[in-house]
Amino acid sequence: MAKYVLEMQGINKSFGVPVLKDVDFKLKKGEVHALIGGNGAGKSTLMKIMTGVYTKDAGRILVEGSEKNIRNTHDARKYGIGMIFQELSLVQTMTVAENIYLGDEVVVNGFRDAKFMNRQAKEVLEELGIEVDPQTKVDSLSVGLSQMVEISKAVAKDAKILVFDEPTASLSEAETRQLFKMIEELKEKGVSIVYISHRMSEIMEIADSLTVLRDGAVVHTGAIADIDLDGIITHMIGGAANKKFDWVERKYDEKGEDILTVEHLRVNEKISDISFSLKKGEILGFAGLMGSGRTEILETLFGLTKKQAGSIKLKGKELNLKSTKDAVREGLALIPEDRRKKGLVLIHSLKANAILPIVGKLRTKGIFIDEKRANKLAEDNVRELNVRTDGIHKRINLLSGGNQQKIVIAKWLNVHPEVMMLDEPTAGVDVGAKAEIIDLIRGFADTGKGVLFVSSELTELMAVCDRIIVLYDGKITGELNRRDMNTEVELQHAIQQK
Ligand SMILES: Nc1ncnc2c1ncn2[C@@H]1O[C@H](COP(=O)(O)OP(=O)(O)OP(=O)(O)O)[C@@H](O)[C@H]1O
Repeated sequence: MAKYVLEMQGINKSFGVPVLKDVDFKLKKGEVHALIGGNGAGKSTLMKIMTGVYTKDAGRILVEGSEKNIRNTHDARKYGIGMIFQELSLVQTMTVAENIYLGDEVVVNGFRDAKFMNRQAKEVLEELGIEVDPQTKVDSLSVGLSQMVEISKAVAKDAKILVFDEPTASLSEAETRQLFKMIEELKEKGVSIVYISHRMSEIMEIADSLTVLRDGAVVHTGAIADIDLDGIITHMIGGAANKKFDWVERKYDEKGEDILTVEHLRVNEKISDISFSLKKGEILGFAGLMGSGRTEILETLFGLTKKQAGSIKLKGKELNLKSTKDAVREGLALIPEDRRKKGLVLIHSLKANAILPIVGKLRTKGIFIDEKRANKLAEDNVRELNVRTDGIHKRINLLSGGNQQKIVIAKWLNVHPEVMMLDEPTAGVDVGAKAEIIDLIRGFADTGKGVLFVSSELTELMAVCDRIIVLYDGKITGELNRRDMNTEVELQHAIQQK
């Protein structure tokens, strides 16, 4: 038997500029192999070559010791290689079983054998410890369960190698635990897993080995047991300064004026009475589990959802937002959780996205905009946020995930809002860039503006916020001053209501 279930040798890929340079990658049977690196390092590209989405310019791919030609995703599937995408590919209106067997339905006498498929699907789901009725429609499942169905689908198709790209980005803590249990079960079945994530704690917990990419080249590969967190980060960012995000006490007038006052806000039945205020220059965090109401509150403050009752005042002025346009005009900005759906126009260039909310201000005559100013602005954004791109005219969906997120943030910084709301702003962003984003947020608040910050990463909340409000099931259940907190554990307890 071959030593490796899959081997990639000397892989090269260029999109005009070289993105992968002589990359070697070796995967053993039944291991979880973490693939890590900064934004734009080439992780997704390497995996897209492995799964047949892209073709390589040069190099060899061996599956169980023999060279294979993977020209498309069909070829990859034939060799048992599958990818679980961040944007799941399930058909929402179909049942779990129908999704699992989509494309290779069991047909008897010209009819789809639903009974048989349900039975088979049940077996696969049970084997992986997933509690869901195969006849449930997918649109009624949580993100976590949908992802598990997606994985079952791959397993039912006999995947021997599965690639997970940031699988926990939109999962709750409990769902993440479930996913990890499932990964253990997959390992026992002999499935090999490539695991891409920026969450180092997860990697230390779940991976057996790792490969670190930097600027398209492998800079380290080996067992997890032989390296610690600092070692990984050093490989990732090379000689660059290792920016940590320690909390620094910020100066703002805690007894000063409110920039935003929210009283008895009612969003829906569950989130029915929210009151809080934000001071000028303050960074206020919202902590809570998925479903605690964090995102809904921000969306209501941004006019995406109409409030049912209560009052929202910005600098003393009562706001009655009818749309997000109203919100932007009044001085509010929201960096949404799901950047691909809500934050960017994917077919447009980096520059067009960066200037989008201020196009009006850049107009010179009629429909013409001041191209010089627009270019300068986009170029400044690229420099200040350290965006990895070969130019401001590149189409935004060709940028790596983390770099897309930086542009979403830049776009709203360009508006100079009074209050900036950020919902999981650093999901998918590498450690170096996280520190840069946190610095930018601090700098923004330092100018006397306000920030509302939602994150599931407690380390991050602890690093950036002056004060943290805890939400549970649509209600404010606590308020913590960062100054009085010593460890993340205190926040964790408050969130879990223990
Ligand atoms: N289809 C494409 N056309 C042009 N350039 C591309 C294309 N796909 C990827 N790139 C470029 O290749 C580089 C590597 O991107 P890739 O998505 O592999 O990075 P990554 O390591 O997955 O980053 P992240 O962690 O931010 O998702 C980036 O500079 C990106 O802009």
